[in-house]
Amino acid sequence: MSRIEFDRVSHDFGAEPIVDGVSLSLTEHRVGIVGANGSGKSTLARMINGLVTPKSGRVEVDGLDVARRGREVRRRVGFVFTNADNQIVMPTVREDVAFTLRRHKLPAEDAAARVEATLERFGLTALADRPAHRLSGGQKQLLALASVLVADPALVVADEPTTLLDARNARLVAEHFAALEQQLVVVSHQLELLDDFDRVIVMESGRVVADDEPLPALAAYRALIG
Ligand SMILES: Nc1ncnc2c1ncn2[C@@H]1O[C@H](COP(=O)(O)OP(=O)(O)OP(=O)(O)O)[C@@H](O)[C@H]1O
Repeated sequence: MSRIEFDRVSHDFGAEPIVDGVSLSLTEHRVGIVGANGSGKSTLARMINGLVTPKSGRVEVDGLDVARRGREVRRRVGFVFTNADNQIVMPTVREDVAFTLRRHKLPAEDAAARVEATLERFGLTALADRPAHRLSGGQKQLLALASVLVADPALVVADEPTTLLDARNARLVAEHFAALEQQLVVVSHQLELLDDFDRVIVMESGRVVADDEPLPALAAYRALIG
């Protein structure tokens, strides 16, 4: 497993603090982050791969300071966004999965084999030559996941990956998450997605207000939001 360290991390976008003195050491296989709208979850998640650099404190992934060694960190961290449209960059499904590997300097045959195996794993083989932007919402989210996982990142961070999906597709994506061997950090409002996680962090106004196994942490969150 990887190790994510937040050491007295704070951030704001000008006015009030959005992340306020957070220290966490995340080593569990699957970690969920919950909290009300605007509580700072996405900002915290985005710090793990340097999409947001904290104004103070330090974030490390496997001992690498994200602010200084962003490129190495981003090779280790796969980030899945809420809206797969923001992540799909190539015209077809196959090209989009292959695009992730462009900087990996793999022999062309190895890269192609990896792409095909990943398409197969996510049930996308039959759609490989289709225009990526015309897939259904669920298929797009699977493509986004495939395009991240083809590079075999050490850890995966996902920001509300099932929010835009119907129940069936959300379940399908959740099943793929459950099967991941990598460390996984998921921000979600869909609390049942986190039921069998190893640890759940509850955020409120930029602070960690509960940090426990899912049952007690989610109970604390439900009590918090009434
Ligand atoms: N780039 C930005 N510039 C200005 N303000 C921002 C930026 N990103 C986030 N914010 C603000 O920071 C606050 C926290 O946002 P964040 O997305 O981290 O919360 P969240 O807990 O993930 O919320 P949600 O559940 O609604 O996604 C919000 O008020 C948001 O408007």
